[in-house]
Amino acid sequence: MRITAEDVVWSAAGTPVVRGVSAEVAPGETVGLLGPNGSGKSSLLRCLAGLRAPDSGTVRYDGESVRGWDARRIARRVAFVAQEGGADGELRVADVVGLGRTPYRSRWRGPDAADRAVVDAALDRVGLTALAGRPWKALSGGERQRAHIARALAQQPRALLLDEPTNHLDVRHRLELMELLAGTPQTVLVVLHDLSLAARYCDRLLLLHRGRLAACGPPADVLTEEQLAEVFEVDAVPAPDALGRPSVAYRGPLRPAPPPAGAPAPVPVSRSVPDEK
Ligand SMILES: Nc1ncnc2c1ncn2[C@@H]1O[C@H](COP(=O)(O)OP(=O)(O)OP(=O)(O)O)[C@@H](O)[C@H]1O
Repeated sequence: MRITAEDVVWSAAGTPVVRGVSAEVAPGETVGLLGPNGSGKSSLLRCLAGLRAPDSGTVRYDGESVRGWDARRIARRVAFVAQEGGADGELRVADVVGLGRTPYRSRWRGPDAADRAVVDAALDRVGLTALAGRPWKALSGGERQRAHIARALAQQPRALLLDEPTNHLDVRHRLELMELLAGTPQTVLVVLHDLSLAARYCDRLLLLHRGRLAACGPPADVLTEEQLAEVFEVDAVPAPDALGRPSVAYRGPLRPAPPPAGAPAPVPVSRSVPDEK
């Protein structure tokens, strides 16, 4: 499914957060959504997932505006995985994953054999089959994360939108998830903070800076030394890793430029002598 943002604007409490973003994710593409903390990634992702109505601009699925669509219609197209998804502590893992079938069920019908088969397949894809009967509250953070991804897969969407899905995962599960996302036929838009992971697994990257699209394109075109300095404020270079795969090497955070010679000395932040009362 093709997801299109046309000049999307979204504000929180009167402050613009997403400032006129136009971008497209093509059917089957795996696209990384990058940017520093607070740059508007989650807010844009929620607009694209139909969870927030933009103040202005249009979100389209396969060319059709989603404005006014109900949750069920959207959930048959798009599955959203939040940064910290919750669930009722009394549920079992398979029940949480089974919530992904909700858009296909009437209110009066429980899960049938076909639903259970989809849930089993989703649990298998994230390696959680052995934990299917375990209480939700007994899971570790990484296991919950994988269960939420299984819930999204059980939704059988045409597109997966994921907000930092790797943040609780150990190295192996992180790599497994990225392979799953890169290999799935569905359209994927995924927020990532690990630039090397994004460079390696994503077809294209969208780079947000202060709510605007600073760059978009193949990883090598987006993760340039200049963009890394300008947007992320780091001294870094795109450099293949030891196995020759795309990666980013960091020298460190960028330091503010030293004041020119003759400039007044900076005011000290702390005082050694307490203020007189
Ligand atoms: N509902 C809200 N009310 C007030 N401010 C909000 C709201 N949602 C987002 N913001 C603000 O908008 C800015 C962008 O937030 P957003 O969560 O979209 O950023 P992000 O790029 O996903 O950040 P991070 O990498 O830290 O998760 C932040 O300054 C945030 O505090």
